[in-house]
Amino acid sequence: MTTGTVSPQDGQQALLSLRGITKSFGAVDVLKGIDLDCYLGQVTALVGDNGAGKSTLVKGIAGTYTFDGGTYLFEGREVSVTSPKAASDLGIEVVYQDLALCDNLDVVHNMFLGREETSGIVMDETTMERRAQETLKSLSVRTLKSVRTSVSRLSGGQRQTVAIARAVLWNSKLVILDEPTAALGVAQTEQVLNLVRWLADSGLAVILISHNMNDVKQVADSVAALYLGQLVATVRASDVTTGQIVELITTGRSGELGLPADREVLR
Ligand SMILES: Nc1ncnc2c1ncn2[C@@H]1O[C@H](COP(=O)(O)OP(=O)(O)OP(=O)(O)O)[C@@H](O)[C@H]1O
Repeated sequence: MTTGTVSPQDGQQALLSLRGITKSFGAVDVLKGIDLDCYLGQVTALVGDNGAGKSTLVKGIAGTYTFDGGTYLFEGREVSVTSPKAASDLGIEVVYQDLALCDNLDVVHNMFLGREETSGIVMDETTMERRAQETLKSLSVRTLKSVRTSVSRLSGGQRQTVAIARAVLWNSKLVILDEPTAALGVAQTEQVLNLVRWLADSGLAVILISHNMNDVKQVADSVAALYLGQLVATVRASDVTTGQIVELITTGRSGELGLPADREVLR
């Protein structure tokens, strides 16, 4: 068994590299010097107990929050991501748990929500429909009968699929998924996990926030464990058992992995 950290594969440059990231809310230090690397073609599972700092880290990556300190590198360049638009412009999209879909709109309009294609001053329905269909096809999504179906008629798994398709419609490079299977049954979970794997296999970098260790073991390449605002380990998913990930999440260390007991950030 290997210990501690995952090194870059074949000298591949990380798409996203965070170094020494800090964030406080008032007197509370929520992120205490996070180092994280995410690679194209890989699913990085971000795990941690409630309150460990996962959402805060992701919101900082996505420009909803601005980090207080540290370095944010994207494609090897230091960048300043101070708004969601700045993150989108880099190719970073987040699918939050609430999905933010409009029930009264169809799949096409949900996928283009706020970024509608126009021809003059009218919406270009034909182009939007074609692009929506192409994107769903590229994701091998076959469970949607029509892109003109209202999302209110879709199952939980189909809604998740539409939200993910919306995220990849914009030449995304990094897609962040916040608990995508939390509300799903067994079959739909399987479908969504297949889609998550597919995103990475088609060349995107994926960050998957999850409390479900089976999901993590099934689709993740690496596991980044947060404990009380510190990233205590980044390990290859195939190198750890579910029990060891749980130990990292709940205690910030794993004796068997040879991680230090003082919970220092490894790297
Ligand atoms: N806007 C805020 N103001 C003050 N404290 C906050 C704010 N957002 C988060 N926190 C605190 O930061 C800590 C980390 O919260 P965060 O939501 O990032 O954790 P999490 O790992 O995503 O948890 P969960 O799994 O429950 O979603 C918590 O102690 C939380 O109370």
